[in-house]
Amino acid sequence: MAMAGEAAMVVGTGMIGTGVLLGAASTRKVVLASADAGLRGRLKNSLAGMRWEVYEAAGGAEAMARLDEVRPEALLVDSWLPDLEVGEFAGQIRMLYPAVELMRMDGGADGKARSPRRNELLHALREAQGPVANDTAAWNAAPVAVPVVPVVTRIVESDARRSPEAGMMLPEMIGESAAMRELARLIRLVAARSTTVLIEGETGAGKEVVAKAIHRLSDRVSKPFAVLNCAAIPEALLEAELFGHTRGAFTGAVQSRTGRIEAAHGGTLFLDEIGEMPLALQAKMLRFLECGELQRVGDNETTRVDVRIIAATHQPLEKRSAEGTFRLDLYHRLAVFPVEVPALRERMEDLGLLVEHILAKMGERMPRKRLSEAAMARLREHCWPGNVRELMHVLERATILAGDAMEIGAEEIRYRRTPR
Ligand SMILES: Nc1ncnc2c1ncn2[C@@H]1O[C@H](COP(=O)(O)OP(=O)(O)OP(=O)(O)O)[C@@H](O)[C@H]1O
Repeated sequence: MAMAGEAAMVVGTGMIGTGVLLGAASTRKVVLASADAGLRGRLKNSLAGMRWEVYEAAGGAEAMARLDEVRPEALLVDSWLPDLEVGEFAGQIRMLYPAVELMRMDGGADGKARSPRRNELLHALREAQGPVANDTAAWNAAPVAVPVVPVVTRIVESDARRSPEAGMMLPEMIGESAAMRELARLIRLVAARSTTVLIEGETGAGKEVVAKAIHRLSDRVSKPFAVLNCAAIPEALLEAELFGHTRGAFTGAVQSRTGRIEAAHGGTLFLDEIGEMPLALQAKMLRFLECGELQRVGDNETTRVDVRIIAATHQPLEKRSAEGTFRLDLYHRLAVFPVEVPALRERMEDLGLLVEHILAKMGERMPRKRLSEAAMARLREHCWPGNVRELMHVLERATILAGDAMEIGAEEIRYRRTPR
């Protein structure tokens, strides 16, 4: 394994693309993460000439999988990735693979900026480049990956250090309150593993949003994200729905069927309202969680399935266990990594951002309206028992009630429950 700085030295003493064979006697492995296949191809050629064994990845999740597989000395990341924010991604890599040399490369062959940092990078690179920096023709003609690696590395490392601790928000999870930042930090920490997660929180607070974020940040992102609401399926059918069944397993089972667990193979299964799962089925679920094997209803064979389980509940499961309605062993197995989604009334400082986000989303379907100060004040007075979902409904109703007016007034903000 390369020492920190060693890979930087090997690549950094020359320019990638010159074809110069540098110091390393034996082949080293590098993962190239970029959505740009052309860029990957060009870099691959250059690096191969420098005795690097190159593994390509079209995005962040794929790069994670490659890292696990090949254990490379270095990871070269584009300044933009289609599935993950590069700063977050760098943070994950730093945490999970501290020995891997992390480098960020610059824009594409078309010279278009890919991130706001491009100019900053170019400036730093020109500074560090020495003679080439003063030769505009050489600079312009140089291959895309001219970057001198130590400079690039330093920039990525400062991103990485900032990322997990600072609790940067996730794109679909609106909110910048301390509680939401902490939640985002926990999500980033657990996403890369296959750990079972138990999400607790009131109805409409965003438990499914959190489950999706975990899936999206994991290396399972290209595999299914399946959802099963345990409260929405009649008890008698839930077992077959989860585990599948064979033909003739019960009256009406005219053909065999794959269950939701199997259908999510390789991906994530989100079990909403897990507290509603019948006790008998809880035992079967626990067996699956412990050995990763399942038995379809009516089948004697077992099947091995690789699924990450994320469960959610709005009920305190520990209390339910004490009452005997939820198995304590299953509770402990699910709650390996518990996260709590804060209720909206506990993070009212996020209200403005959420309103903006919801109005902007609604603006994609109908003319976008704005909220008067009085309407906003009325929203602030409410206690939001239905959380973000209730806010969405209130704003949708208000938009309709406002008719042709572009501004929503306080009188259009109406609740179905009594405000506090
Ligand atoms: N932080 C958030 N940012 C943006 N949208 C959110 C956020 N939290 C929740 N929402 C939106 O609010 C709605 C309800 O969220 P979600 O379904 O995740 O809640 P839940 O806690 O799973 O609800 P339930 O307990 O009823 O299943 C969804 O439309 C979701 O997109």
